[in-house]
Amino acid sequence: MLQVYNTLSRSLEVFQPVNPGRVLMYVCGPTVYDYSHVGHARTYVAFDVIKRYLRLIGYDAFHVQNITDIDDKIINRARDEGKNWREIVDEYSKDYLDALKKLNVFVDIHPRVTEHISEIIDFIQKLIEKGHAYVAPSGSVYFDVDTYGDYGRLSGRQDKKMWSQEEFATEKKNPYDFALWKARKPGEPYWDSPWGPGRPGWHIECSVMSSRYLGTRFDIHGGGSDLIFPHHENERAQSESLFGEKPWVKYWMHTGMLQVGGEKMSKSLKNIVPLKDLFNSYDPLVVRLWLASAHYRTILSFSDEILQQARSNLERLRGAALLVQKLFKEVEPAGRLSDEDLVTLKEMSQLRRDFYEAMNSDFNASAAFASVMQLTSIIYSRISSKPSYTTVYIAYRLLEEFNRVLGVLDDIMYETPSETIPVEQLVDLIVEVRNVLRSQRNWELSDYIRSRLSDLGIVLMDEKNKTRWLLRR
Ligand SMILES: Nc1ncnc2c1ncn2[C@@H]1O[C@H](COP(=O)(O)OP(=O)(O)OP(=O)(O)O)[C@@H](O)[C@H]1O
Ligand SMILES: [Zn+2]
Repeated sequence: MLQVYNTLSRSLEVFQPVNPGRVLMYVCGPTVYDYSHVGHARTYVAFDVIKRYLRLIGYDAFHVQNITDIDDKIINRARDEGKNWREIVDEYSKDYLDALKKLNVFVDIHPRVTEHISEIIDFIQKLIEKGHAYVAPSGSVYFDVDTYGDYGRLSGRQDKKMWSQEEFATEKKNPYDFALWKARKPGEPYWDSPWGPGRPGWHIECSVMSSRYLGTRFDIHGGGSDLIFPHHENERAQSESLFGEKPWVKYWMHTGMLQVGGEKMSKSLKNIVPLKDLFNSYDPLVVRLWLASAHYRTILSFSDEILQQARSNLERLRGAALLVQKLFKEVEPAGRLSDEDLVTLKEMSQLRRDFYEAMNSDFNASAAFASVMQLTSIIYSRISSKPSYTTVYIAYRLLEEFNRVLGVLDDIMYETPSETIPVEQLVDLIVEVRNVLRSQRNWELSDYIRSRLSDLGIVLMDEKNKTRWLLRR
């Protein structure tokens, strides 16, 4: 039975999705105005692990992660660099998508704010009609927080004094109201709206895009714990006010922050380690394994030592997978298992139970990873010293199962060896050997090679000093 910690109730709850068998999840993605950093990766990998585990236990999980492609931070960055804001967005969204791919994180939809402007306007219009939002003299529209009775519960801020929002505009009814639509300022990008030209505020996008792709009630809303207030508090107020659905989101899940020297890794604190730089020193799978083997709610500290530890874990794990793969080619099924093999089988089956138990307990990937490492010990010691068909086969299957969550052994598990063999270089080598034979006037053998390669669809063209080859299509 899967239990999940819900930030809203501050307790563990039994996981029961809105629609049986299907899990709809929305995770707040980046504002693309700078390079993606390790802190971002912490959150993306954590939700990827959660989604993969849900799929492993049979749910059809659907994952939406937005890209905020219009925001003050983007506009300011463009201004500082003397560029168009779209150039900034292009550059950093490419960087983000590239990092996700390298981290083996695949999201189902990456909706962008600027491609949902008409839905955003529609949402705001309906909030105004229902009396939850008001148009200020400037043409900006604000959410009227006093009209939503449950404000502050998600973040545990019961006192209004703790609600003040970043945008201190004198035209707001209350300091804690927040902008849904920001009236155009000179030199800024804008879209037309019923309230005049402007652009969306930050929080509205996630309410709009989640409902477009997941409906007006869904299962998991995630992001880093830095987003609980005001972002998620505001999203919740808007959505519950408009949809009247309670709860709008069944499980609010938040990752613990990644820190450096005791502080959140963040662009504003200028302590970021961009992923693109880190990937020069560490294989992205090392970074992935480190993050995928941590509990998503813990605070993590970034250090070289921790990555070196992850690197050695990855080597050990990949070595174990390669070893069982090799052993499997050598062993034959036997008619009887030894007592030792029976003990090994029992232990592996216990490791499998421990793994699921840990993951069922609020996705405790750190405890689950202990089972993975214990499996590698069994493989390196008992299985490799006395391999038997059954123990090798089951160890391999178990690694494959664990990898569906960890996602660091895909090339070993799923790619056929031809994808890892340098085929082109091999053909070059054969052609080179044939040319040696030709220089020795061994026409018979060199013709034989030409004809055998031709059977494989490889055509040789002898020129004066060299031989070219190409694939017949
Ligand atoms: N240090 C961190 N640790 C864990 N998650 C983080 C960290 N920094 C950002 N995130 C998460 O990554 C996702 C994208 O973040 P976003 O682009 O909004 O960050 P940001 O606020 O622009 O970055 P920064 O804080 O560096 O200025 C969000 O879900 C956010 O909670
Ligand atoms: Zn969001």
